[in-house]
Amino acid sequence: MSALLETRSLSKSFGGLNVTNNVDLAISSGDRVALIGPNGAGKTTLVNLMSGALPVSSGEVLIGGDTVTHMSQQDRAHRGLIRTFQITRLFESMTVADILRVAAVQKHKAGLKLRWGRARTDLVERDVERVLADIKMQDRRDSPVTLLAYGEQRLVELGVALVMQPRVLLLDEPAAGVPQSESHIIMDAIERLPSDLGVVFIEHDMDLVFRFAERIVVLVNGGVFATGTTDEIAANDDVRAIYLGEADE
Ligand SMILES: Nc1ncnc2c1ncn2[C@@H]1O[C@H](COP(=O)(O)OP(=O)(O)OP(=O)(O)O)[C@@H](O)[C@H]1O
Repeated sequence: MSALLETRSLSKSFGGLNVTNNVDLAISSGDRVALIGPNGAGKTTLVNLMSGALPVSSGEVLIGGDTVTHMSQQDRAHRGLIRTFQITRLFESMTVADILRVAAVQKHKAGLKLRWGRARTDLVERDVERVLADIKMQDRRDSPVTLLAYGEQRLVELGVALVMQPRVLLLDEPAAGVPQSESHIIMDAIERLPSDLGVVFIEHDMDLVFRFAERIVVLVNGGVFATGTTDEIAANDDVRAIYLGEADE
C-alpha cells in the first residue's frame, strides 16, 4: 500500500544555501512522527515543502502514491494533507464556533452551492459540532478567541485543521509559547486524534517528543541524520552528541 505522504530525494536551496538535502520520508496511516533537530536544521522548511507552502528545488512529494510536487497547498489539503496555521488577527474577535464555521464553509464550498436552506446549514454545523467535541471545547463555543488562554487558542488552530478531516496532519511546534501549565491541553488533544491519522510534528520539547512520538526523524543540516523508534533514538550516541547534547547546554 502507498504511504499517505512520501518525499523522495526532496531538496531545497535558498541561493547557495542547501536547506533540505535529499530527504526520503514515508508517513503511513496511524504514524506519530516527531521531526527534531538543532535550530536551523531545516525542520520548518521540510514541512513547508511537504505542505506546498514552498516550491521544491528538486525531488518529489507524493500523497497516497500520487505526485503532488507542483500542486497548491489547497489541492494538497483536498487530498488530505493539512498543516496547522496560527490564527490571524482577522479572526481574533470571532468566537470559537465562528472560526470553525468559516473553515467548514471553505471545506464545503463546492457542495454548498448545490444545497439550500437547512441542508446547507446542517453540512457546516455537523463539522463544527464534531470538532468542538474532538477538541473538547463545547463549553467555549461562544467565547471570542481573544478571551481564551493561549493554550486554548492553539487548540482552536488544531480544530481548524480537523474540520478538514485530514489523513495526514503536519504540526509545527503545537505547544510553542504555551505555558507549561497549559501544555497538557494541547497534548491531550493530540493524543485523542483519530488513530488512523498520520501525524508529523516538529517539537523542541523532548518530554513531549518522547511522550507522543512513536518514530523520530532527526534532521541535521537539512538531511536525515537518523531515524528510528524513540528507544533507538534515545540510545543513539551520535544523536545525543549532535542534538540532545546541544539541547542540554
Ligand atoms: N526564505 C528563506 N530564505 C533564506 N533562507 C532561509 C529561508 N527560510 C529558511 N532559511 C534558512 O534555512 C535554514 C533552515 O531553516 P528552518 O526554519 O527550516 O529550520 P528549523 O530547523 O525549522 O529551525 P528552528 O528550529 O530554529 O525553527 C536556516 O538556516 C534558515 O536561516
